[in-house]
Amino acid sequence: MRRRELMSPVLVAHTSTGTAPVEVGPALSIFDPVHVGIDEFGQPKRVPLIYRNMLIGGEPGSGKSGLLNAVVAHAALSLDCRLCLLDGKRVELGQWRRCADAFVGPDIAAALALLKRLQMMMDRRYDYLEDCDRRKITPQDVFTAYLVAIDEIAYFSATVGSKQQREEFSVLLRDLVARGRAVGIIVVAATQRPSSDIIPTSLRDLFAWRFAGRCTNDSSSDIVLGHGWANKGWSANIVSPNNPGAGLLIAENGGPELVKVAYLDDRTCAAIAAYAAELRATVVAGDRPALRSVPDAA
Ligand SMILES: Nc1ncnc2c1ncn2[C@@H]1O[C@H](COP(=O)(O)OP(=O)(O)OP(=O)(O)O)[C@@H](O)[C@H]1O
Repeated sequence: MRRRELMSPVLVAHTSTGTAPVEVGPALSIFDPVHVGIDEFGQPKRVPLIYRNMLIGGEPGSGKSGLLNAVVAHAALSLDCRLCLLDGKRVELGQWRRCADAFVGPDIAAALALLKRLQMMMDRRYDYLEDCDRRKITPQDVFTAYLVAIDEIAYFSATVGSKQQREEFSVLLRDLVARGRAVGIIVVAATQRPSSDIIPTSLRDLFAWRFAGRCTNDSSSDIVLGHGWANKGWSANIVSPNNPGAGLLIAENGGPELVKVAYLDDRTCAAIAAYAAELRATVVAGDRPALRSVPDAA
């Protein structure tokens, strides 16, 4: 498959089976910045997610799943990205199931098995990069990126299973967040309150990009955005409870910005997911034989 030029209208797939190129329709790339919404001046807000991880926090109903769905929609339409989705509630990310390589519901054993496989793949990718004297994957690589999207980390890290399983989940996730970026593994995870009893601070502090939807107080906002922002006047407590999807985003400029997340309602998500699944069936399936020659595709 030839990778799409940014904003090119039609993706032309050259499958590795040697068949004629197929026109499959517009698509995106995970190397494109992801449209997350608008800033306070009404300008589009796009953030690069490749080589990054994002933590999404905020009180119940603040719009965390809305942002997660916007990110997953971009990744689903990016044929250079595969999806691994973990959703204890099953319905927040469930619409993307047909586009995903793996979908884990309320099952900690399945979540651990998936994270272990991703960890193994990450290690093999590093072996490969080391052999090639390179430090990270590029758009031209045979590797596809992976988006690991988790709706409510707390479900796996603090609620279900045994203490040992919950700790193992946090340890595996921390390793993916710490080492996965250079080999194209992007973790985007949502939780209502990422305090230390929910996820270890050593894991929380590794997320560079942060979004805080409305928080009940300054200290909750600081827990999501990082200590000290509320004292500098940046608290997601100022967001109105009647304004879901609004919140403070820390991305490439290093400081918080007020944004309103682009909301995809259920019908829109379903339509995008159906289109993305069709694109993937046409192109990704055709490309799979080529992927077997790279070290992680076993
Ligand atoms: N960006 C947005 N623009 C407009 N409305 C939104 C937006 N995001 C969310 N909403 C509205 O708020 C509701 C709750 O949003 P969402 O489910 O994303 O919250 P949440 O923070 O994930 O909640 P929970 O913690 O309970 O899962 C949605 O059903 C929708 O009606």
